[in-house]
Amino acid sequence: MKSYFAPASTGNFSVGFDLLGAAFAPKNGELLGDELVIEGEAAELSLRLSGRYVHQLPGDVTDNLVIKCFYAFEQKVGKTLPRLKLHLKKHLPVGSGLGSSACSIVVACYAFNDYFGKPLSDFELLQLTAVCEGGVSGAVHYDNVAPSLYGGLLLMLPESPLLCRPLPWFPHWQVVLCYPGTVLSTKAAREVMPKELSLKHSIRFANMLSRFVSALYCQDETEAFAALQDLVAEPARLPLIPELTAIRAALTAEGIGHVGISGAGPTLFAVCQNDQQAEFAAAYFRQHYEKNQDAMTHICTLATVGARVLLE
Ligand SMILES: Nc1ncnc2c1ncn2[C@@H]1O[C@H](COP(=O)(O)OP(=O)(O)OP(=O)(O)O)[C@@H](O)[C@H]1O
Ligand SMILES: N[C@@H](CCO)C(=O)O
Repeated sequence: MKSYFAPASTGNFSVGFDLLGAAFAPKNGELLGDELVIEGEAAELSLRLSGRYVHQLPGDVTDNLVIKCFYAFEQKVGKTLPRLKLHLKKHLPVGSGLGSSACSIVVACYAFNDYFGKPLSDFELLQLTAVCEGGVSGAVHYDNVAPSLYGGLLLMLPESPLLCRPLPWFPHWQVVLCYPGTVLSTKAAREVMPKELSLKHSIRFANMLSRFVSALYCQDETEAFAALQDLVAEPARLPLIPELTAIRAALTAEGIGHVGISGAGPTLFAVCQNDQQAEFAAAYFRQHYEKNQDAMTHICTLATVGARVLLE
């Protein structure tokens, strides 16, 4: 028996639609991500499901991404593989903006590659996870699969053979993530996006992203916060998450530098500079944004390690 884990991730990080993504881990040491156990080999491929968010998964296990990934992995490797007895512990809510589908895809592809002796390179593994993720959201985007696979804050380079590169981070930053407990499908949240941007808007978008990246390299925190503006997705998605305006006003009034939409939402994230801000943001989110028993709020730091073996 061998167990694998992949962390939650925030796509876009506000300023980089489809181009920035970060993996996060709760400060208290809890595991925020999906776990896949390979229990052994069997005549038939099987998948057992458990975990806090198991009720949000498709009823038919053949529709589960883990099963789809097994066949996609087998096709990519190009030979028939032994069938496995699998157990997915679904700890991330589906349609949450925490990269839930990406997390299951990454933990599954990483686990199969490890179990079968690493027939795929890291690069091929990332390509495979992006294709599987594209099948869910309707478009190939790397900003959840790449951080979940590698950890860290990453800049996607989809037109470069590198595909992505790690970026510097502010080591004292804490990110508070709040999932309200309601589901918003990535596909639906992509359908409201504008089909085109004007030249003026494209230049402002490129400017904010390059300003943020340059601020990270220079470790200029004032510039980094000034550049953390979502000029692309937020205007289109705000009607789907109208609470953002009031929450941002309340948290920024306390000196918190940024509040944005995690991935396609509805999870919101707040970037905090110290414990006091992080605790204030978490308490505020719990009181004003959590909507039901599925909701959760975590104070996180950057997860510097992505997919990994949990138990040999
Ligand atoms: N193991 C799985 N984990 C998550 N979603 C799954 C899984 N298996 C199948 N699905 C299906 O994949 C779809 C995932 O939807 P979606 O991409 O909107 O979620 P998400 O990944 O949480 O969103 P986001 O990328 O914004 O965080 C749903 O239709 C869900 O039923
Ligand atoms: N970049 C993707 C992330 C989805 O979590 C989007 O915003 O649609």
